[in-house]
Amino acid sequence: MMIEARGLVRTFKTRKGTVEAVQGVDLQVTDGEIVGFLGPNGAGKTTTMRMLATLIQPTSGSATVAGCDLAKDPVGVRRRIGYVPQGGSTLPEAIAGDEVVDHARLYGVDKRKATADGQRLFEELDLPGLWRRQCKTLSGGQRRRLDIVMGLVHDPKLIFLDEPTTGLDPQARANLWEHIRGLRRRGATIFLTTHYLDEADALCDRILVIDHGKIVASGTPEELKQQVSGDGVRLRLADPAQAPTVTKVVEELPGAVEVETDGDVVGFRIPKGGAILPGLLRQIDAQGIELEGVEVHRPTLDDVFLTMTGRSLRDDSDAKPQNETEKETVA
Ligand SMILES: Nc1ncnc2c1ncn2[C@@H]1O[C@H](COP(=O)(O)OP(=O)(O)OP(=O)(O)O)[C@@H](O)[C@H]1O
Repeated sequence: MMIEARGLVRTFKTRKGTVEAVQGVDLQVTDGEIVGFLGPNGAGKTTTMRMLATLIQPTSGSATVAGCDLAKDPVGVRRRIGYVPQGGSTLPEAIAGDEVVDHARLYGVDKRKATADGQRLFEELDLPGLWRRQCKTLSGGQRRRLDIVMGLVHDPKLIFLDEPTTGLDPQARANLWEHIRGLRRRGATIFLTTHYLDEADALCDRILVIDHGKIVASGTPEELKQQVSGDGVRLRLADPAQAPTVTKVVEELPGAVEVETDGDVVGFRIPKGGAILPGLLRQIDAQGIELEGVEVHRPTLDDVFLTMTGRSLRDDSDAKPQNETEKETVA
């Protein structure tokens, strides 16, 4: 087991009172997994990660990280991990390549190897020609990728990435995902936080969802999506006046839930939405009702979050719009 945490709690005393940032988190991460830590702003992701990376001490609880006890051997933990914080850790005036080499040398990597590995990472993360550049002259996305090089250059077996793709354009995100998958292929374990459901879905073997300092769901992306009651179906009617008739037909379908009408659209959830459609469409047609369109959505992780917490992850002010959900369009 690469991470095993039991009952992690962290409170902060502020002038306004006590903030219970993390309220008893148990988590396990197996060797070679990519685990995504998902949750809205202020849920406790960074605080949990900083505890596991030895940067702050838990108020209570215990953990073993990369084979070392967090409380008894924090130096052992630190030596075995890479940690890429949200804001990065490079100095604005420093030269990018020097920062990378110095960082690796702190971990005992010799200068020649640090330079060779750092330059290889610069190529892989699409930073060619920037080795001698001052950090402050890099673009936001380039600086983010430099942060990630710093977290990887000493070849840690466990890598913590705090919102690694925030601020990257779609191509750089996709490139980084590929790189993260490559790290796993080489045996590394990755624990990352993200606001992005599509990222967690595409990249992670397992997802932990945290809200208000507590884990509210965990599982593979598929398992989590199965906890939502079925696929979403939307029927768009040619004539909104016929919505009550269609609603009645839908309500009689076994397993249909959350039946809602909005103007000319009747929406509902049902297991195996694609399979019930042909019969439903025949029934509607037999009543002489014309449809303009039909959509079936597979449940998304946002649906999961909504089901677990009653709130949408997308309510976050700085969350970016989600990519298209898997969608089939019939008719
Ligand atoms: N040093 C601190 N002092 C006081 N409160 C803090 C401190 N660090 C975090 N908090 C509070 O703890 C809670 C959890 O914060 P945390 O940064 O862990 O959330 P997060 O899930 O990482 O959020 P985000 O997605 O915005 O990064 C928040 O209410 C935050 O304001």
